[in-house]
Amino acid sequence: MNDRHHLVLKDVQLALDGASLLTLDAEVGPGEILSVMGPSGSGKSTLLAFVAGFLAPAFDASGRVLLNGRDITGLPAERRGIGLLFQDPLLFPHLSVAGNLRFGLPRAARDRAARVEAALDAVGLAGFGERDPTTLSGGQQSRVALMRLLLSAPRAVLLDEPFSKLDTALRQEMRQLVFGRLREAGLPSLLVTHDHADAEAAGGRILTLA
Ligand SMILES: Nc1ncnc2c1ncn2[C@@H]1O[C@H](COP(=O)(O)OP(=O)(O)OP(=O)(O)O)[C@@H](O)[C@H]1O
Repeated sequence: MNDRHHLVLKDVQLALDGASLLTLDAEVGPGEILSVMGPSGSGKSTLLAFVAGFLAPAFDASGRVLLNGRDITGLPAERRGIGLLFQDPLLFPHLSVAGNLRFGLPRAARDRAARVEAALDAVGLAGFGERDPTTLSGGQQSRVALMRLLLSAPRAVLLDEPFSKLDTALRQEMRQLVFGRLREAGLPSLLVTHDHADAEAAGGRILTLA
């Protein structure tokens, strides 16, 4: 998991009903987390949707998304190699915890069972594999969502208010865990947040949308 990935947003312009929403250029290096901040409606989630490849048709977009030098702007979302982490862990309720983690793993991956076990162990959830995810606490579900994301071996990660549903103590803990893992995996990440403490823990580089 020590690849070094690099995300570039070049001349990105997003508009809605003929009115410009945002214009930006950005570079995010391996293991770097760029916080995206700005008032409600400034386009933070829209920017993530553009980068991920699921921008709503109401928007006009121009500009390029380059991942490791490759222009992925025209690719469908599932072929971009971009992982997502949202406020809600979005675990599949019809799959076990282990089933959710297996879903992250590429089909051709070797040692699937061992990797799922190791992922559970890495976040203090050894023995939880057969549990129904809806019986886990919010923090435990967030950990499973993080490991599912990492097992899918993304080349970049987008986070949209990933900690906003957690209480203060857990938030602190999840920040350390999530940011630590993203850095360790060398993943460039965009973090949408309203919380300056998130941005600070993420390394302090902030892109402010007006
Ligand atoms: N699917 C859509 N169709 C049309 N307009 C949309 C759509 N999604 C968002 N918008 C509009 O685009 C603008 C930017 O919305 P966006 O959700 O990106 O803002 P945000 O900065 O993420 O806000 P918040 O902090 O409240 O989540 C807003 O004016 C919003 O109403």
